[in-house]
Amino acid sequence: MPLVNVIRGDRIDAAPINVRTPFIRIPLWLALTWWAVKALGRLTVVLLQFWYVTGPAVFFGWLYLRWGWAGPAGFLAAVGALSAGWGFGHRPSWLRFAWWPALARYRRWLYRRNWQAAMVTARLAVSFDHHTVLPVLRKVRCASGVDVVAVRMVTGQIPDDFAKVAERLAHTFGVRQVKAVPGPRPDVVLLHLFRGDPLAKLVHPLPVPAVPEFTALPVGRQEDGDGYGLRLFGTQVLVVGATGSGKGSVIWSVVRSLAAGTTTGLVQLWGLDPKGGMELGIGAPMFARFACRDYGAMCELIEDAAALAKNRARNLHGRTRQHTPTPDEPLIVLVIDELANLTAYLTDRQLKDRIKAALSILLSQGRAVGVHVVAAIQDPRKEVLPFRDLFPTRIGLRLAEAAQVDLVLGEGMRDRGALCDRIPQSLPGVGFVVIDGDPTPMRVRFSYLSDDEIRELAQTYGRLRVIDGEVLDGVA
Ligand SMILES: Nc1ncnc2c1ncn2[C@@H]1O[C@H](COP(=O)(O)OP(=O)(O)OP(=O)(O)O)[C@@H](O)[C@H]1O
Repeated sequence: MPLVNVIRGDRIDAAPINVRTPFIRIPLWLALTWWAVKALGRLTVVLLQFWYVTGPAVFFGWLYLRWGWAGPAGFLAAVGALSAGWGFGHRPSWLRFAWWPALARYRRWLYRRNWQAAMVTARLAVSFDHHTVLPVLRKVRCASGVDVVAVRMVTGQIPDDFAKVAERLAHTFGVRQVKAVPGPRPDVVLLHLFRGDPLAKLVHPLPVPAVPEFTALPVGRQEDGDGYGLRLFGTQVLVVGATGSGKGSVIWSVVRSLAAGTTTGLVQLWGLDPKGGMELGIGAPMFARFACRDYGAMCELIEDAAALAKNRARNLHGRTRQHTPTPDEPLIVLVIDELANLTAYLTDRQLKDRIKAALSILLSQGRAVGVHVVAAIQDPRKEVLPFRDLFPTRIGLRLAEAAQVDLVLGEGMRDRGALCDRIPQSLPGVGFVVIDGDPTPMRVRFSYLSDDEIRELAQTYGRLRVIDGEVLDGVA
């Protein structure tokens, strides 16, 4: 017998009351019945869960048993005819309630098939506690040319993680482009998968609004096929693009959308075209003030606008935070075709410094008091873009290099989908609009005005008064 016993584990002390659990003998028929009921219950749950398969299967089975093959075939023919009638009769409601939901269900199934592989290869699958955790594919919504996939992110992920691998996802799912946008809840990201390209076709000049809507000027079409409204109130607009990228079309789309306002006196356009009038020259009568050759006149024009902005700011101080345009105090829009000519390439140092000083005042103080700038620039290098941060709205058209995109539009914008360097030469006028505070760039095609259309616009709405400092009285 050992001297000392060593036993590991907790000691269970004797309880004051001891209960012996009763032993029930179940007959075999009862056990079998119980298993059968359980199996039936599970089957019912599965049948209900996959109702979209079982429901039609039962229905078609019943039709077949009742009428033979004529039953299901007749039913399908009737549904087809009804759907075609509905589609031709009222297309919007047919698309909304029949076609898009049916397509969304099919696409969801399609995406689910590749989902795991897509998430793992894009490194969006997370390893945690010896498990692989995938983002969850929630809903799919279809619209013209785009599928919007709602994805519940894994804890710790952010929409930018998806934005960074957007290109990879686009190849995996076989779509043109993927854009990741924060969803309605913090844990949801919306992946926009673009299939067709509604911007492939030229956008013709849009109707001129009788009263300009300064918060949404109709200037082109956006990537989902809807019209795009550019906000001018409270902002300054910078357009950057390589030569031939369509900067002119942005400028003329904006001018056209404001044209009726110039006639009623609600808007005054001031034009600066340092390239000698090459771009703005044909529509010069649209501008209340216009300068294209004399740099001194251009400087004066900018200084006048800056002085006006300062004046208005002083008068409006304490009264309102946003100026409302009236014929007495119209909205002034300075349209500058090649900003770098004034801020970087000008050899007269004194003039350049004056222009830079006035521009800084104008850009920082003008937007709240109705003095706006729409400036185009071709060279996106930092040294010619000292004012970038003073433009809350930036439009990037085709650019030569990927590195230029963030330089022009802001940090991280290329990852978020602003692929300006991928815009083909065959798509002039296509660009990405970025607005300060909005993390998602919007792909837009601006309307194109031919020279004749610009001339016609100028003839209809033009009111030129001052050109290069010289006062020309009367209507053009
Ligand atoms: N929105 C548009 N839609 C279709 N084609 C366009 C559009 N904008 C421009 N184009 C075509 O591209 C050509 C070049 O456009 P535009 O002169 O406006 O470019 P840009 O960027 O101003 O070039 P540059 O810096 O050389 O003046 C135009 O002649 C026209 O044929």
